[in-house]
Amino acid sequence: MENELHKRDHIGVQDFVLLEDYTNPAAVIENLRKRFTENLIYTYIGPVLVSVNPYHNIDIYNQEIIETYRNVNFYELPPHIFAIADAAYRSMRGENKNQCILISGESGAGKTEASKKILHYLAASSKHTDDVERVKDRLLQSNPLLEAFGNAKTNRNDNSSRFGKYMDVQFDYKGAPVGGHILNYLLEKSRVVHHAEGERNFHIFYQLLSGATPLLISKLKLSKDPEQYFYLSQGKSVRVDSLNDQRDFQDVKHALDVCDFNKEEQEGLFAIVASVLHLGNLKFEEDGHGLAHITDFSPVETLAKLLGCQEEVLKSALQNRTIEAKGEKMKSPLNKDQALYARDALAKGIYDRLFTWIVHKVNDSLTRRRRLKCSLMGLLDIYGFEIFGVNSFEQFCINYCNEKLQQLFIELTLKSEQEEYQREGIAWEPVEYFNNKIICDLVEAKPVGIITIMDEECLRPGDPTDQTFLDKLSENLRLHPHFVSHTTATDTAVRKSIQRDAMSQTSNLITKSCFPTSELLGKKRPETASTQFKTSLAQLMEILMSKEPSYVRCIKPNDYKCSDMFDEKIVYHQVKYLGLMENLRVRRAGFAYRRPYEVFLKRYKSLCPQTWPHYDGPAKEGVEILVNYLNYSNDDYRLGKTKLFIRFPRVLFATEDEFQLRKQDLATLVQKVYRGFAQKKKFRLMKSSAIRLQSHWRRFAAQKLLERRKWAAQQLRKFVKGFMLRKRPECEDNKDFIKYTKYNFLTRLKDQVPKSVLDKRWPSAPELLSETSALLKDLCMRNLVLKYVKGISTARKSQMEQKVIAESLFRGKKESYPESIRELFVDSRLNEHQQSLISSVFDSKVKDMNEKVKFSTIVTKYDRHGYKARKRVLLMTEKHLYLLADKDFQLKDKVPYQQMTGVLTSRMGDGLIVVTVNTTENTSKGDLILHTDHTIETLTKLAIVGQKSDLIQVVSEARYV
Ligand SMILES: Nc1ncnc2c1ncn2[C@@H]1O[C@H](COP(=O)(O)OP(=O)(O)OP(=O)(O)O)[C@@H](O)[C@H]1O
Repeated sequence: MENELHKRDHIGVQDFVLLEDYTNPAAVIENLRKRFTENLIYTYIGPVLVSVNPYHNIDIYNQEIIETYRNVNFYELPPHIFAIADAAYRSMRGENKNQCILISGESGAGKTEASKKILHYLAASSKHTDDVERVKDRLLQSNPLLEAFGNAKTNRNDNSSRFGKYMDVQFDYKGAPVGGHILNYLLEKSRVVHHAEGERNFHIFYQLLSGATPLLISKLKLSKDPEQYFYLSQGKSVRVDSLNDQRDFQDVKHALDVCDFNKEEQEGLFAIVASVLHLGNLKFEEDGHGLAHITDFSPVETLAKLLGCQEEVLKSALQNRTIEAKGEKMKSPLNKDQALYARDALAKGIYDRLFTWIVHKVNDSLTRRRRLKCSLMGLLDIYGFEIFGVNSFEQFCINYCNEKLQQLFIELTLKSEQEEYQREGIAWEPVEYFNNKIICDLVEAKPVGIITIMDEECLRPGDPTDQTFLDKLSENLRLHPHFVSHTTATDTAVRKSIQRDAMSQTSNLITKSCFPTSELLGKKRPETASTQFKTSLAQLMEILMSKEPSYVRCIKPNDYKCSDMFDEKIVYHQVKYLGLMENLRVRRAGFAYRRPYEVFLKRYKSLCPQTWPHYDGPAKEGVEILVNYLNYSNDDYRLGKTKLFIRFPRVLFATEDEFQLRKQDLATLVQKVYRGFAQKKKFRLMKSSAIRLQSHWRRFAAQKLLERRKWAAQQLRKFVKGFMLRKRPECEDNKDFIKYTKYNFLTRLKDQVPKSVLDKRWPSAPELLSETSALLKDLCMRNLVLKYVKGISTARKSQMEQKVIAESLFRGKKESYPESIRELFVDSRLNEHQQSLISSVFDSKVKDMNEKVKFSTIVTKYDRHGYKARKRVLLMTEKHLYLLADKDFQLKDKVPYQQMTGVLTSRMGDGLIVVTVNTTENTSKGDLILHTDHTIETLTKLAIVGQKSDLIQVVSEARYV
């Protein structure tokens, strides 16, 4: 512990806040009173955040306030619980130190509320992802769940925690919560069977009766009225104005779902809660021999069903005690008092283990998926000091726990502070304070502490009683200056007997796992409750010592939960025993700030030209130069062996302010230098890239050119050589000349080779190469034609195909042919309006017949005598030629192509067409005499669509007529 203390340097700038406002205890109380009346519930006293319970809602916890406190230096804003949470969170992330926040105070002072606010702050400050939200939900939902089973209404607090809780929240390296773990301490299980007037049992009992569905109530064989149950009605205050049991039950159900309790587990859990209520209603009467008998067996029957155990076994266990002597089991009947004690012991045992089981389940749901290294933030919310008219074993443990925490606080603040001055060689007048170590020793010392004596008394053979225990205490501790009270011993044998006999064979899945057979049959004596508690407290102290602590001290302004009453006497008492005054005195007499020389120099060296940017000598020397340069007076500071001590906050604030200003100058300078550097670097990079690109490109282009030239020359050589050898072997004599001539021609050809089909260039070839030239020209033209054809679009291709057909039919035969060449052939000569009307009137009929209109135009139809002329719309499909009326598009004629026997037109430029039709099949009205302005087009379409090119003839007028 000592070593740990030396390593700590937890006192930072924040320690200064408001220290100078307090001169004596009266000033502290006055200040707290003044702030309380102004609704300012938080104050700093040294490093401690003091919170005075306002007992009414104040709007100081909303999202806006969370944002205000996020990432802001501690001393820059008014005191707040979020400031403590933020400082701890930032220290955890920035300095990579695990943290813990210790919240203490009397029952009802506001500890649980404070710990919830901290949890909300941590949840709201970290980033949002699905995984993180899942963890946050579970962390937050663990509160209503554990409060339902572990909190109760007491006379001091309507929602008093009746168990101790230490929660570790685990954060990943990005500062997001990724898991958690809860340690629970000693539940006040005596409350299950007894509570004082004005108080209640644990909330869950009332919530279940009030909020469960009628189906669940009848399944658990319960009645909705709490007054019906002995364990719930003793305090005569089953309803509490500030609580809404019905709504809270829904919250509990939601929390169970969020924390992964499945349906079966939830059913088992409520069955146990109900079974405790039924157990409490068991009554006993004594027979003539003083032996206990159950008066009404119906609750036993229900109990056996709910717990899943045999009714007979349960009955026997409730009325007898099993004793093991020399390996043999013997039953000894109980008297009425013993039977009632056994009943209550069973109820307490079941509930206590149920609570621990719930904590384990919550922990399972908070377990991280990935086991990466994480930082921890611990929150300790433990029951506060309490003294009742009659105090039980639980009050003893609760107060012992608080003494231990006070001891830790003293060790970490007062003692360590004074020891540090001595260690550093700073002249120092020690400040007196009450060290409660003597109280802790009275409870836990060996071999003569209260716990050791209690253990001996509980575990020794024979019949320990309250009196024998009290005698032992007085005998051993009589002379101790703080020994004033005593506790009662319990009848362990009866308690153990009923738990072993009744619970070893249950089938309820929760009791089955809470009372493992191995434990109940085990021969080894388990540790007593007090030793277990002592051990768990020692472990807790170790956990807290390994972390950087922050302190929140909660104060109750009055005993009546009243929002406008500040009872100075009560507050003074709390300020005193919480050690706040001593803390203040030590702080005021001592130095508000201390830092190792290296750390101080590193932070503030920029404020002095001699230490900036580096000081090469020892850090202490550098700091001396620095404080002289900053004009610190002799009273302002002391130089210790390894640290600088500054007495007054204002001195450091001034230095810090100067540093903040300097930081801005330095930031501008750094920015300037950096920008210049970055630009130069960018420019250099761009330049070298451009040069590299250029050279690459040049090399590439040159290589390609060379390769191309080489290839051309090679091809030429090959061609010429092959050709010459094949064609003109007789020219061997004049080889060089021939070679030159060929080379010359081919070189010219290379430069003049035609680029398109219309390009008529071709160099004249020498006699020697005339044949070659013709071959090459042909080859070249073919290539160009091929290229041209490939480049033709589908539409143009179809146009040309039609023109080719038209040419074959009419070129040189019909006068109007040359004119038709200039015009493009189209699919319809109708305007858009006509086309759309045709679509609506006629198209569907054509479609029904699986035909598609390929060509449409307007024609004039003459009767066979040539007198009557009518405008018609002519349509061509794959199978028929249709004639429609031009106004309403009614069908006038329909000629299948296969019935056409001839299609005639004259050589002249007229637009007459005669279609002869075989009418034997009676589908059409006979031959057609038509006139059109687009004769060539219409006939060409007929040739293509109707595949009737063989029928089309251009005839002389005589034939025509
Ligand atoms: N910051 C707050 N603002 C408003 N009311 C508060 C605040 N803190 C506490 N209270 C009120 O005081 C009551 C008691 O607070 P809380 O349960 O936190 O006390 P506690 O110190 O945890 O007590 P115990 O030790 O009995 O569990 C709360 O139910 C609430 O009504």
